[in-house]
Amino acid sequence: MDLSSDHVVMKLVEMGFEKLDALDAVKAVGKSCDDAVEYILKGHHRTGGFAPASSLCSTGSNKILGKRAMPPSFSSGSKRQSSLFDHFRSVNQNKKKGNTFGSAEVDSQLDTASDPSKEQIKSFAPVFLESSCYPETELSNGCSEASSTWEKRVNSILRNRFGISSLRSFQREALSTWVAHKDCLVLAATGSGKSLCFQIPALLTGKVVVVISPLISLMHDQCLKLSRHRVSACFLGSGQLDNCIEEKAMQGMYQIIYVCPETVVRLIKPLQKLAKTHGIALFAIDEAHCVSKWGHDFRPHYRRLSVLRENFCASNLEFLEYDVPIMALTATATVHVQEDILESLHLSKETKTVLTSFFRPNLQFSVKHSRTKFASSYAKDFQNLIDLYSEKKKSIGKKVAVISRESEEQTDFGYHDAQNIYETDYDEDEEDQENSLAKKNSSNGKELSEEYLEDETDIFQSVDDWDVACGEFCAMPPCELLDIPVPSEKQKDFEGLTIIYVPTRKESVNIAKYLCGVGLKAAAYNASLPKKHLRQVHQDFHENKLQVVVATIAFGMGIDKKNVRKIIHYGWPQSLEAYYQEAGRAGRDGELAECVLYADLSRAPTLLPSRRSKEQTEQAYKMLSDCFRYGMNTSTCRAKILVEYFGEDFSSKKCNLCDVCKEGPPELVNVREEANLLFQVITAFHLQVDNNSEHAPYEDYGLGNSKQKKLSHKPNLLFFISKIREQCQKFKETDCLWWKGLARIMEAREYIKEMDNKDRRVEIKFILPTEKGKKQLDFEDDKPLYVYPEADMLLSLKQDRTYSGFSEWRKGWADPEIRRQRLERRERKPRRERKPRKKRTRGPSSKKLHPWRSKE
Ligand SMILES: Nc1ncnc2c1ncn2[C@@H]1O[C@H](COP(=O)(O)OP(=O)(O)OP(=O)(O)O)[C@@H](O)[C@H]1O
Ligand SMILES: [Mg+2]
Repeated sequence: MDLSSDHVVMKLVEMGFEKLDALDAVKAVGKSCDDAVEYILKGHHRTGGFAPASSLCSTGSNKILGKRAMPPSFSSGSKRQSSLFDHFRSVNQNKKKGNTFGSAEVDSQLDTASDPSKEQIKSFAPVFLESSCYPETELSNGCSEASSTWEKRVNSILRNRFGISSLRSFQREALSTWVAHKDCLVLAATGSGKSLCFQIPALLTGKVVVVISPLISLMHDQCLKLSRHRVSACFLGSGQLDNCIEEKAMQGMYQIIYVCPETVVRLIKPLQKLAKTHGIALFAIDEAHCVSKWGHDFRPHYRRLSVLRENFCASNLEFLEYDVPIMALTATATVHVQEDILESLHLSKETKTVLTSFFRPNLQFSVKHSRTKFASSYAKDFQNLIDLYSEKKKSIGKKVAVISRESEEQTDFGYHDAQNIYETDYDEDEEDQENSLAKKNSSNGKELSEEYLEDETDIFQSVDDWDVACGEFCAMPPCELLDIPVPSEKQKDFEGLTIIYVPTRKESVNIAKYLCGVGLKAAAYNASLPKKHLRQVHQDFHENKLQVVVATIAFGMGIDKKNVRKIIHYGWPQSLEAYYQEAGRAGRDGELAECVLYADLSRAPTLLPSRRSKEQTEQAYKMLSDCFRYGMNTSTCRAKILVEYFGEDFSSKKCNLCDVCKEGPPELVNVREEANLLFQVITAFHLQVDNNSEHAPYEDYGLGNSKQKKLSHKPNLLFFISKIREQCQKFKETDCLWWKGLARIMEAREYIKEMDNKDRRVEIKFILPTEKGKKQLDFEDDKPLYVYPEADMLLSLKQDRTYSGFSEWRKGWADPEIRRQRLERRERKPRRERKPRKKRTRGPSSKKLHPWRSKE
């Protein structure tokens, strides 16, 4: 295979496909990546000749710009078993079927975008409803009569255009701030209707609203919706733009301009001209959490948006009577992030913060334990989903049973025995766990570089997430609207949609493949898949042609689809912000929806690789750690944890829907004895280190060689656990997970703390006793210390295992007979393959391998 074929194979592997499949595909179709993807997705087993996509369609995706969206035709969903290929069709195929989506189809009336005559430009002119244009002076004169008048106008627009009866109170507040020409930060729950806050000003004033938005897919969805509400709009991404659309936008031909942050910075001068000639009613910065380095979805270009405040104020532009107001909106900003947004955007001092509850009362949160990294878990974890959607339960049941048998053999609940303690936890610190993903994901046995790893996950969403760079949507006249078949989202035989979020691209493909294999209509979505495929998945998702989308974070922000009934997170999210943002896609019709997090509760999550500064890394660990604690929680309402995370006082106390509210907390357990013991072992060790000569502690603990000395000088939790097991018969059998959970609780109560003040850990590792701990635990006391055991502690109770003390276990290897027996046992019992240990290197060469750390 030559170099370029290799390159295609590499690309396919990056997309998440198996190497064997990739090799196969390249052999079959040659070096075209698109054809190879199609070949794999289509499935090798299919009969009939394979027709490469490149032979079917032109790939000139930018040609399809500037077209008006037509209503998608709703399909009730065919009964045949779907395959991934079903969601990977060429644009030409769509055209043949008359299936138009977004700007993909040419509306004959408007297919003149490349050469607009004046008449044509006229036809694009904003269709302001006579009654909805409202003189700004009247809007802002501040008297209550006028404010009630503008509200009446708004209500009439809402009814006539959007079919909505009235404003929500936070929308009213945001709009009255805009009417008063003030900047505003809107913090409101996902699905609460933030978009209306910036759409209404365009309809009220006849001026243009400029919306800064982070993704093409999001801009496209909103433009398409607006056109159905008879509002003209366009979107400008950052790729190769159609100059004609940009020019028309700068001439005020659209009521709303969606633009990505990269592009708006370039358009400052034309926008100033637009403000003079036509008027700009508002700059809206949607998904404003992207501004903050402390948020979950930082986008460096968002930080440059401070130019808006600087360039559109009355002191700079003499034709302006007031500053053009800026409205920043988000559903997922902690207090820290809120402050950062205000500061970074240089918003005026009078900026009003409109804050509503982040609580989503119809979302039902739960957490379940699963070894999500293993394909063998799919059958068990997705059985409910399969039952929900499947009509051929019996035949699917057979397939699933086969997978279940395999999974039984492979099941490994990940409890640590003494060997694991020594081999895993002593030698590998958490920074190295970051890299363990490389080892796990190494499909060809070779260790992969971290550069590759960054490609394995979608850390940041790219603005150009689709194969179109810009597009325009004319306001649909009412007569055309009547012809739109409205997708019935409450169809009896339709159970709503599910989105499964996974951490890596590979998992998105694998799970989608698995679900297709058992008869579901599922599709994968990750940033490395062909953009044409991604657009098709969006379309099918919006037209209810799919049941499940299996996605990385590349699919999510802002998606407004009423009937998403289930959000499954399969693997730890990286933060609660990301989790809540993604969960917020569910239940946007106000009906009950489920948000389940499947995660390996026996292991702390690791940070996915990405380039971060030192500060960002610490923040990322903090966020991950909060997320881990959310998963471990067994006693506090989950909705309460989530909204309080964003700084809200959760007045309802309980949601009455989440697993904790429904099942109740576990029984309180008195852990006085264990807590005292652990604390005393820790204190005793530190006393010895403080008081004695250098060598004493090691000798006392019977540790000889220099490596162990080094380790024991800074002993981690597992070392103390092994000491307890050695010295205290009663707790010999107590599982490591139990102690880990207890240590976490003790840390939360400030009885112990991390020794080196490192925030870079998800769990406490090197422990120091605190003064508070000394007061509470450093003496024999019968006073009970009741705690709710957390998820890992409960998990440990289900496990029936025996433990020998750490030292005993070590000593065992020295005895030839014990050694022989152990080796024999190992050979009999097939274990998961262990990769040969690589000697850890530090210094310049290891730096080279860790590009995301090099900035630290
Ligand atoms: N006043 C209202 N009354 C009833 N429905 C409304 C109202 N305002 C907005 N909606 C509906 O709420 C839905 C969600 O709106 P939108 O997409 O603006 O949410 P959002 O707050 O931007 O959410 P996200 O943070 O997830 O982007 C829309 O379908 C919209 O029609
Ligand atoms: Mg939104």
